[in-house]
Amino acid sequence: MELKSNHSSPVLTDPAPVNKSRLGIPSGLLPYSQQGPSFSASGKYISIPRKKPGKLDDVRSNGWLDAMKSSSPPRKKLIKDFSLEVTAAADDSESPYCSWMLKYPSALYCFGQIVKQHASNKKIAIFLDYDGTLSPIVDDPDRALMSDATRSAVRNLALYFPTAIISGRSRDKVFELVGLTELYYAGSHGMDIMGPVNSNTVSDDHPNCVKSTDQQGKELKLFQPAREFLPMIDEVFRTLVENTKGIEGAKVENHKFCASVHYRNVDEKNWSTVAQCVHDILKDYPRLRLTHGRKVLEVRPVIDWNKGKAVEFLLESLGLDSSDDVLPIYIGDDRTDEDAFKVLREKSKGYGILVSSVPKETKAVYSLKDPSEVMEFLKSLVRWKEQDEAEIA
Ligand SMILES: O=P(O)(O)OC[C@H]1O[C@H](O[C@H]2O[C@H](CO)[C@@H](O)[C@H](O)[C@H]2O)[C@H](O)[C@@H](O)[C@@H]1O
Repeated sequence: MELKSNHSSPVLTDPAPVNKSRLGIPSGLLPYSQQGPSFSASGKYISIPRKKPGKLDDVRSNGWLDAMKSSSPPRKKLIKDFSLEVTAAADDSESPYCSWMLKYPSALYCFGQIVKQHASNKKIAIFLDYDGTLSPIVDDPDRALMSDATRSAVRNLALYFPTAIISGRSRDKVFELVGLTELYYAGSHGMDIMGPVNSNTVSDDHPNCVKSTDQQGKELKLFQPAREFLPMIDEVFRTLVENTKGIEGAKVENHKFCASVHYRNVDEKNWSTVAQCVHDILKDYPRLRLTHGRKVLEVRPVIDWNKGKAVEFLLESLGLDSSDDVLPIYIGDDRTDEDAFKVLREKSKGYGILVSSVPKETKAVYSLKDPSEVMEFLKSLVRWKEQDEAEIA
């Protein structure tokens, strides 16, 4: 079943027989076969009545609570639980983090190797997550600001390499936080992309891909694969705000194509109540699903689209998808960034760099400890490029 949209009346149709897209956009946007009650036979969006809250047993038995507890755990706890296999034998005196670094070496330490062995004569494209990558994780999502030094490093970076931010936040919000017009932005975990207009890309024919302009009047391409979910997410957001208002510390954000329920500031004894609120909503909206972030539950459309697909989309839009002389580098800290790491790993193209100060299972190749190391890495790339150009001149 393929999802088609003419922007005003979402229509669910049968599968397209052939998938001609290199990006896999037509079939890639397939929702799961279930057709939720939120769409009428004509495909029009309709409201559905709220049900009574379920039992807390729901969220205990389905593992949500465990996932919530292990999301962004305190350093001590994560080290205690750490049970990853490491490729090299680790001395007993080494910390689990050091052992982990043998498998996921520091991108700063390996910088020479990255640029000399892998980047020479290649076009580098940079993809950056925002929270936990460019800005440190803080209690209040509205105060997650990037430093001026990091902003300046990203601005310099974009002078030499095409650079995009791919965030779970809404595109407008992340643009407001980063404030650089030199970049491309993808919000809502890649479901809202403002990318370059390039000659004849397959995505140009997609009904949810339209020409647009940025604040400076520059022509860009706007791709919103989950466009028909807008009213549904809006309704869910409002219901979540209403249903969580009695839970001290809970915060709900509307990211346009997904809604986030934060529990970082909720007493742990109330986490199950937060989880149950989200669980109850999802029962009413089978075309939405849950993903876990760092102390946040995220409700998003059941479409096959994620940060990995957004990287592929942007590479194609930049005209960098088909040649071997391209080195995409993706830097991120969260579970949702794993989709992008996976794409790069599976295509054997470029590198994922995980930002983490604790051992984590990941599909990335390298690691960086925190946003300050990310900034150092970005500055190193700029210095290397400047030297390279000076040598050529
Ligand atoms: O994809 P990202 O750009 O990394 O966005 C992921 C989520 O980031 C924000 O939440 C996280 O950072 C907050 C500020 O440091 C922190 O308080 C929260 O606990 C983290 O989960 C954002 O508020 C979420 O909506 C994003 O999905």
